[in-house]
Amino acid sequence: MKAVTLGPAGTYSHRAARAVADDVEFRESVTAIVDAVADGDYARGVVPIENSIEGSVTETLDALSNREVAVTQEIVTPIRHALLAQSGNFETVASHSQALAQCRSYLEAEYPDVSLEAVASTARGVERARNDPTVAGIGHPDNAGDDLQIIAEDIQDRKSNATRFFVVAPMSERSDAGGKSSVVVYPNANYPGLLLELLEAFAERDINLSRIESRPSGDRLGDYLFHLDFEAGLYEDRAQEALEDVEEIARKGWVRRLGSYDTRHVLY
Ligand SMILES: O=C(O)C(=O)Cc1ccccc1
Repeated sequence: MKAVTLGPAGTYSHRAARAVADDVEFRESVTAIVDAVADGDYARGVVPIENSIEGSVTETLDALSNREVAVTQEIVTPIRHALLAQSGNFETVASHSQALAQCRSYLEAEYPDVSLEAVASTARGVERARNDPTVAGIGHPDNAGDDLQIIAEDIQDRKSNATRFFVVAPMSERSDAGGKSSVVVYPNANYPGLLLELLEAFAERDINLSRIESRPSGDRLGDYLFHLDFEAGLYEDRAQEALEDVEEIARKGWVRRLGSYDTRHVLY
């Protein structure tokens, strides 16, 4: 099976993607990955959705509400960052914005004078370090190869650092089977208690919500859509009933069922 994920080779997304496909190709943004799967160019895409330190990857949330794709699996993996450079003498640290944020306190304490450079991925930052002696990258230590030194390991601000990835597929692959489900709701309405009603649809049926995120609709200030993850499969009566209520609440807007899926833990 052919999968597409964030490149170049060596990203954390690549490590997660190897768990679902033998043949992995790359794009330089989450939006481009979701577009490639929605357009039918790949059977699977692997995108980061949230991190235990930094929270949601908003580009992923927005791509999932803008294009029609199914979520067929979630992958949870620990993230342990290393600082990689040609020598200890560098002026710039280049990495993915999430990695820079996950190591913010470490960088401020140890390298208060370096400048930070956000690039498309951790592997792109490591490549910058490989080509420029004044640049260090933050990424998985396996990226060091023969030409870079591992200056420091485990530099994330909390020892426990995990990222959750979604495996996305063309809409025809959407499944109702799985222990968790994700939906995006655009109520296109705004009145006191709207969100409470949405939450009650799940609470009344004893369905545990595992995440709720609001994102601006982009149409006008104060207008939101909601990303909901819950611990039930769409095949279950209680989930179908909850979503019927949600669809009624969002009758002026829309509800997108991304699908049901199970969790896979990938260690490396
Ligand atoms: O840039 C990468 O390696 C990615 O896959 C995105 C990312 C960045 C930081 C933590 C987890 C995933």
